Amino acid sequence: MTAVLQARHLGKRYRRRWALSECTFDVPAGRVVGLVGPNGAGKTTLLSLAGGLLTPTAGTIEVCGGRPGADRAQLARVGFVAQNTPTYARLTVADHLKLGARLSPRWDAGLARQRIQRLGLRSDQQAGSLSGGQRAQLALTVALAKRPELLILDEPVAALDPLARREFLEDLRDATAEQELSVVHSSHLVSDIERVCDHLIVLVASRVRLAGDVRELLATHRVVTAPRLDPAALPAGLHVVSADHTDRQTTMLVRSDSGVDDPAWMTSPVSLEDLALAYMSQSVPVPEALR
Ligand SMILES: Nc1ncnc2c1ncn2[C@@H]1O[C@H](COP(=O)(O)OP(=O)(O)OP(=O)(O)O)[C@@H](O)[C@H]1O
Repeated sequence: MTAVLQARHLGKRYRRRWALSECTFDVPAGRVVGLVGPNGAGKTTLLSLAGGLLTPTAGTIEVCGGRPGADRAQLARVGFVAQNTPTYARLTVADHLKLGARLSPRWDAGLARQRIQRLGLRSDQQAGSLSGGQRAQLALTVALAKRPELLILDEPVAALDPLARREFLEDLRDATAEQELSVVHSSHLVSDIERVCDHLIVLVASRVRLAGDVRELLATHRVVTAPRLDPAALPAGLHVVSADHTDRQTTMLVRSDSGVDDPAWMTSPVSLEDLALAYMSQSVPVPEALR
């Protein structure tokens, strides 16, 4: 497996507070990765470290085999769109494309032009007079046309209307299928993640609580409904992610690599959204062996 992103004991401290701590994970190349977590979990910090905008306080991070932002070649491999989708207010749409072309060795002018036309943006319009969603689309177009190996997007769809959001996510999926592109994007909209992502990272309180291939995660988690039982009395190898009890019944999300086969239990698959939300709201950290 070639990793496009590799973090080892990665940490970032702002003054006395750790925004990110002991993060160790790999992101395989060619994936669309969804990064989810509650407000303040450390998503922007992690993406900024990957984009080379911040340097780690502890541990290491490698992107496309090198240190983020180390040199021009490394910068060319990564497209980054920050949370506030930065554009230059005085520059026109066409100026942004010209600037992208000058700064990016693999610039795809055809892709940029087509996308701008499809979005209905006027080339002579200044970015400062575009709507928030249009500015986001412009920033995304520049990042995609750069033809990076890794595209890092910090809440790229937050400013887009639902239709534009769906189209953008489809663009992302097509781009990863057509070119050797990996994407890491953060979002609060877990349903969007469900639509396009094949890899998930859940970040909670500055730590990675869950990371893995979506298909594998869905295969190893089940919703179990059983007569009321004590989660502590469960067979070894079953990890309870969340549990709800009524007087007579217990409903749990469990993780097991070897299946759940008690005949007294009813089991059903879990959606990615419910899985992510269960880990996000979990107060007890998951044992390291299961992450
Ligand atoms: N420049 C900074 N100086 C001090 N603390 C910071 C700074 N940037 C972030 N933090 C703190 O680090 C923690 C993680 O912030 P971060 O922006 O990475 O979270 P996030 O998961 O992206 O949140 P959100 O979903 O709200 O955008 C927060 O507690 C935040 O207050």
